[in-house]
Amino acid sequence: MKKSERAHAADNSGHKKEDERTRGDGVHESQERVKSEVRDDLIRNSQPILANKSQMLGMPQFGLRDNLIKCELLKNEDAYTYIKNYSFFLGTYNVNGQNPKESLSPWLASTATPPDFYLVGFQELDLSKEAFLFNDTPKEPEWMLAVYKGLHPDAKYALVKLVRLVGIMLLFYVKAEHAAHISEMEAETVGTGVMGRMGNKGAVAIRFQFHNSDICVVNSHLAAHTEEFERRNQDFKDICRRIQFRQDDLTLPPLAIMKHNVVLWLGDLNYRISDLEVDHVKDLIAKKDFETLYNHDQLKRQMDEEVVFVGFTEGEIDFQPTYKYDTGSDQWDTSEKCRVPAWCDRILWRGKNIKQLHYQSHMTLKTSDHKPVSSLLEIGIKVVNEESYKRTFEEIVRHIDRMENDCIPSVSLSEREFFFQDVKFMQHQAKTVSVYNDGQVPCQFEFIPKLDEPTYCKPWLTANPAKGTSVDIDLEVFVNRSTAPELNSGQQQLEDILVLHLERGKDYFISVTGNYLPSCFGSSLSTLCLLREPIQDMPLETIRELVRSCHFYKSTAISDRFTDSYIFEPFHPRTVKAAIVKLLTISVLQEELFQQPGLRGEFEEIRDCLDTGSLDTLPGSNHSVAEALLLFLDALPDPVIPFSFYPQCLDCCSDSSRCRQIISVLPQCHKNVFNYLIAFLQELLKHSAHNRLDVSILGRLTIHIHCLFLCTLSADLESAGQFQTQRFILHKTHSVLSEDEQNGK
Ligand SMILES: O=P(O)(O)O[C@@H]1[C@H](O)[C@H](O)[C@@H](OP(=O)(O)O)[C@H](OP(=O)(O)O)[C@H]1O
Repeated sequence: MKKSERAHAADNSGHKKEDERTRGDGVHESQERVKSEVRDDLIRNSQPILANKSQMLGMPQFGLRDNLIKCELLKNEDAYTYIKNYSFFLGTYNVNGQNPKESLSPWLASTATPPDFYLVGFQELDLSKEAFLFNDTPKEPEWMLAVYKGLHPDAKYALVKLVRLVGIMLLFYVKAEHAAHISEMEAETVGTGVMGRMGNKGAVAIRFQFHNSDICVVNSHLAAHTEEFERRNQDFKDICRRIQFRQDDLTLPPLAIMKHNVVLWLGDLNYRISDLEVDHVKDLIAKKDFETLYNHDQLKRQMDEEVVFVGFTEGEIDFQPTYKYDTGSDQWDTSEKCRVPAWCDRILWRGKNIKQLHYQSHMTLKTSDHKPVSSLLEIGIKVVNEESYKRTFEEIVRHIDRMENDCIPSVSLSEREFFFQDVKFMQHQAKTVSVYNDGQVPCQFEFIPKLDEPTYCKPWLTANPAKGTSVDIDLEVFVNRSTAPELNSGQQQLEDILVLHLERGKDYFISVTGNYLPSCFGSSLSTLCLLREPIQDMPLETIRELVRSCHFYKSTAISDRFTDSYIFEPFHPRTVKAAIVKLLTISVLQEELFQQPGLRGEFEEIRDCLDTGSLDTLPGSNHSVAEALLLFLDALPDPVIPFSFYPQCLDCCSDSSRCRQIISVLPQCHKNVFNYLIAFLQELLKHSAHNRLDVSILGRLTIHIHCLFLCTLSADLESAGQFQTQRFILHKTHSVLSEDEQNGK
């Protein structure tokens, strides 16, 4: 093809997948037979073993952890692979646009035993302008058939890949039994010819995985002419830079030639013999002084200068130059060009465990102005030992598990079980749980609610702080008016489990239990009125039974049968009723009663005294007893005037007769307690000269003791009701007082 024709040629040499050809149509019947042997299907259907690293890397379903496993597997490849030698026959032949005219067996079947692989490269397969313009040539199947026929007769081979760019073609055959271990087959082409892009020069390349080794094979035809050695160097670099194989996992970057374990490079590299006259060269050849000649070989010189094929090895050349002959003969070029003989056709390799068994030219072939060259390489391939692989895999998984576990926050707790002894009403008890970070990473903890529970602990318990990093946590138990009723009645026990949750870590369970000493505080009036002994002398089961019976009688409206009159009976000093009355034994002469706080310690003594019936008179100051009275009323589960009566009370607060009527229909024990309270308030007013209480102070006091009516009403009702409550109490107190006055008391 003339250079003028090429100038207008389309760029058919791009770096495109479409440029590859694996032909199977429009060929001679015999060629069809060859096609039937083409074993691409074997490759496509082959199921690479699990240890195949590329396959593993390519599997998109792998997550982060799996990627880590894959990386570790790659790093530890030596632990589960062994090296097994396979023979690779590499051939290169510039056929000068000729048709196959003779058997290729002298070249391809020149080994004593059949090689495992054939990688056969051609250059100048077709020099026609059609081939150049359209990248299409009838010579492709012809040469493919010639190759197929020329392969070693003692083995059956499968064609794995054919890739061609204009006249540069590479055929990859493999012994059929190895096909199943080939995967990740890719091919690329790159033109470096006219305008640095056209396919008259350039390279075709394939890559594949065989067992656990990845292999890249390049067939290149570099720039011609003696003086163009630097251009050839540049072609080499361009090929290395521009050939990029796509990976199955598209998230991975494309693979360059040099990224492979093994790189095999063959072709018409076109490096010439320089600085010697043609006759001198021929003379040296005649004397078989290849050593002298080789010192003038441009490729050797360029490689020595490390400007090209860095890291590659070429075996010793002990055959005469393969270029340039008169076609059909072994005569040196007798044309007017009279080219200086050169080792244009070369085979090099890069990688470990590679040994060259032969490197030779094949002079008997006379089709072209070049002689074909072959190299038989014994290449150590990494093959997986299934047992070792399994072991390595398991070790890696264990190691990663350990690493993951180390990253899981972890703490140790000073104790997991806490028992609070003899918890009493309004008595604070605390114990400390120390949380120590014994993990490898900082951690955050938080107590979290158990399933279907709104808060992380029962209302009588708090953990402080409930969140943090590393700390002593106070577990505090405190039973107040809202939690006492259910504990007194045995409906609830001091039993809870705290779930200490570590962010990104596990949960720790802390058991909190205790025994609660039942108290008058937080018990219902109806239950208290049935108790014949101090509450703490009663077995819990009996109290529970009494509560149940109270509920039952309440529901059947006959509770008064059981509570009626008890409160005013002469009390045995140890009864609970006595306890209630005791609360009303405050000295009415005490100044600022209800206006000064009591002492916490005295309250506890008063509480114990009431709950155990241990003393006839209450200990502590009047102020402490007054406060105990308020706390007692405040803790009643159902106020003295029960909730159910509340709407009527608010209605009738300005009508004294209706107020009296309501009081008359209260359950008997509530009525009695109410009357006791009112009598007590009257008593206080009678001694107002001493205690300085008057009706308005008592009215204000009712704000504090509005619990008589409203202790558990919602806030809005409370605010609306306070004023009414006050009026009701004042009214009632007044009315009782005025009655008393009328009665001359
Ligand atoms: O692939 P292309 O671009 O056609 O390159 C030609 C090819 O390399 C021929 O082998 C070469 O002939 P020789 O082997 O005789 O050197 C010719 O040189 P030429 O142009 O000097 O004939 C080159 O132009």
